[in-house]
Amino acid sequence: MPMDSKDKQKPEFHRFVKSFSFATEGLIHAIKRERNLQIHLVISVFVVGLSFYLNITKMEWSIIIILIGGMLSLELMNTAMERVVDLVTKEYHPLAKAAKDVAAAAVLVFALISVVVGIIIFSGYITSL
Ligand SMILES: Nc1ncnc2c1ncn2[C@@H]1O[C@H](COP(=O)(O)OP(=O)(O)OP(=O)(O)O)[C@@H](O)[C@H]1O
Repeated sequence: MPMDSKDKQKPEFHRFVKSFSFATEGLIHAIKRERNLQIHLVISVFVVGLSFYLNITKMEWSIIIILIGGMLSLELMNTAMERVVDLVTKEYHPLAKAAKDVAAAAVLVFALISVVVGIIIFSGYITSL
């Protein structure tokens, strides 16, 4: 039976939906097991609530959303790095330590920058309350 253009697109779309569901599985796995990610999610909810309360501008919302998304994405990459290192070795290894510590440092750098930007955005609103 000849395939029309809709049929050809089907496997592509199926693969797209599947990869989306694998990504969702990864997200659920990390949220269930990673305490730091849970803490970041709670802080994110608080920041979004504060942003609504203070009625921040569209530009400020954009920055806050990029920071929250970046922070959560980095946490997920850090979790992935931890899993790969644990898969490679259960023994103490200086390279395993370096890999985990550098990944954690990436999260720390972004978290510190997010705090500084958060202070810049919110301090003006809070002092004028
Ligand atoms: N195989 C290893 N060899 C050497 N050092 C390791 C190894 N596994 C972990 N470490 C060290 O211990 C620290 C904590 O490791 P762990 O796997 O508990 O990660 P974590 O950052 O505590 O993760 P979580 O966010 O899940 O609590 C790492 O940052 C690293 O310095």
